[in-house]
Amino acid sequence: VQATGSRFNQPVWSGEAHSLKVEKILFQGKSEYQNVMVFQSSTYGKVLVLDGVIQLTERDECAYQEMITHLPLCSIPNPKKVLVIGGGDGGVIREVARHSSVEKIDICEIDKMVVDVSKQYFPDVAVGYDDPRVTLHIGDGVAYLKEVPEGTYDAVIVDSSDPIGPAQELFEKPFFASVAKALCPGGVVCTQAESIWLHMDIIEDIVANCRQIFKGSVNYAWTTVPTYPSGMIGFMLCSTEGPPVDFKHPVNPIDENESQKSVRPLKFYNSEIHTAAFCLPSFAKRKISSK
Ligand SMILES: NCCCN[C@H]1CC[C@H](N)CC1
Repeated sequence: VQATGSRFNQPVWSGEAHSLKVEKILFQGKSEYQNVMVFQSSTYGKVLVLDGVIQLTERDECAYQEMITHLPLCSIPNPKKVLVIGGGDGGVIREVARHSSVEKIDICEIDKMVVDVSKQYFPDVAVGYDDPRVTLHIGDGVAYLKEVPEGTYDAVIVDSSDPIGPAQELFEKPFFASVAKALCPGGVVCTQAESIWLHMDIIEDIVANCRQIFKGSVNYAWTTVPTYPSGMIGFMLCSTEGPPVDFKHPVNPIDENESQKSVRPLKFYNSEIHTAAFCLPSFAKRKISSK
């Protein structure tokens, strides 16, 4: 499969492609929103593809799901109510459920086919739905947030696909404003924020919008994900006005001994890589100078 990143012929990353060898196609369908495919790869386990773009593979999904979740949740002392926008595969809510302080997990995914396909083909990812604290809302995250009372959540995680297609609105200012309203004072948001190698212009826009809307801290972090374009993906970490949040030094670290003893130990995240995630190469630092 060539992940060319082209939706409706608008290349999200033109001039390059990443290929995985296909052993067998396991599912192909078309939802209301996008083409959905699952295939067995030769070296990365099963792979979920939306409109030709790799969303997750069994082998490296841990890097993305663990980092997008624990970077925000380990940065605040006592997360209780968490909202996930997107993330229909269930990986992020699987990671949120590791935090014993969390009492309520809402997830709003626009495409029910993503949920159903993940439950059928990626049980170790969709296991997140088994947690009794989880409530699944099928619908548009933008509309969902408009109904949320002010200050409802301690953390919001925006696990979106790319800004071409159904997720386009999740990269725009009105959406960030609705997230800020839904967060309590000192609440945090973590959004999928593309690649510094491919999307510096998109990232600069996101940073500028976040700086205007989130009056706490605004930081960019990143991790390696071999099967994402350029082999890495970034995250925007923002906090609202209120108790200061130092994203670079987790106040609520995951108990790594506990994790090692659990049935599903962390595969990627730890406190050192948390801090390291905020270190940027000079070309990016110049453009994303964090507050
Ligand atoms: N829970 C995994 C969702 C995957 N998120 C996105 C997939 C497509 C990538 N280009 C960016 C991240």
